[in-house]
Amino acid sequence: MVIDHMFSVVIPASGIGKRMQAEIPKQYLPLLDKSVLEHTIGCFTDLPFVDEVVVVIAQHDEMFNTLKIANHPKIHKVIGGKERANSVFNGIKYLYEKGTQWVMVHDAARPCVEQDDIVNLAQHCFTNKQAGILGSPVRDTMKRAGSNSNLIEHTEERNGLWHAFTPQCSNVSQLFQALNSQISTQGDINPRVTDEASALEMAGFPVALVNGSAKNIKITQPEDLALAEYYIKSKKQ
Ligand SMILES: Nc1ccn([C@@H]2O[C@H](COP(=O)(O)OP(=O)(O)OP(=O)(O)O)[C@@H](O)[C@H]2O)c(=O)n1
Ligand SMILES: C[C@](O)(CO)[C@H](O)COP(=O)(O)O
Repeated sequence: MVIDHMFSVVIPASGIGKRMQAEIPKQYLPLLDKSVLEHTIGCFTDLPFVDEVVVVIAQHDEMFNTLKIANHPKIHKVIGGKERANSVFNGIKYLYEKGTQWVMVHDAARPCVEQDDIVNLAQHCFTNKQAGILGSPVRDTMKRAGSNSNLIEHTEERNGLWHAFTPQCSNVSQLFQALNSQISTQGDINPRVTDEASALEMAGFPVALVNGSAKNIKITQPEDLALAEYYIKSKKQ
């Protein structure tokens, strides 16, 4: 099915990458021929149904403007916030105020996303006029640890348990409303809002799970970079 509606994209890229233990924020680490962030942005800029890519960068980020892709005509910069959800909200607020209808939010730290999966997600959300996220059913047995202990409290029911990836796709005004209701007047976000879907769920909006490649890893710890290199090399050209 042709996607005859335009989507904007918000790329939260304001983090410091503590868990990566690197000298620079992980979105700027080299990944083969360019930075992690350039790979990620490049997954979206050449899609015909993407009209704008809002890159949410940290207040004092001096690296983004050194990237060639910074001058891409589809790119618009917004300043991020304290937590990921604050950064996403700042991007969504910009789109809400300009009347954008549909958005996909995708972590800067997920450069291995397959374009086929992005298209599949957009088609699902456009066809069903419904929010949706890329994800993958868990493969391992999942255990719940006891509080302040590494002893197993119980084994989680695995059926129906999914890893949530990004992009996470939604109607802009629904996501604006959902995130806004989770931010205090002081600007603090509900810590349970670790992705866009959790805010949408709390607001009562339905969100679909759309099966995507498990290669769509989030670069979080040092060992993830080598895996990302392998996946980027194995991407469909
Ligand atoms: N205040 C923040 C925190 C995170 N992010 C972005 O959200 C994505 C996913 O977050 P995460 O993997 O947690 O990145 P960091 O917060 O940078 O990692 P860490 O928790 O290890 O510091 C990343 O692309 C990150 O740049 C953001 O835009 N604004
Ligand atoms: C949005 C996300 O990537 C979905 O799995 C994840 O919640 C981000 O978590 P982080 O702790 O901010 O990396």
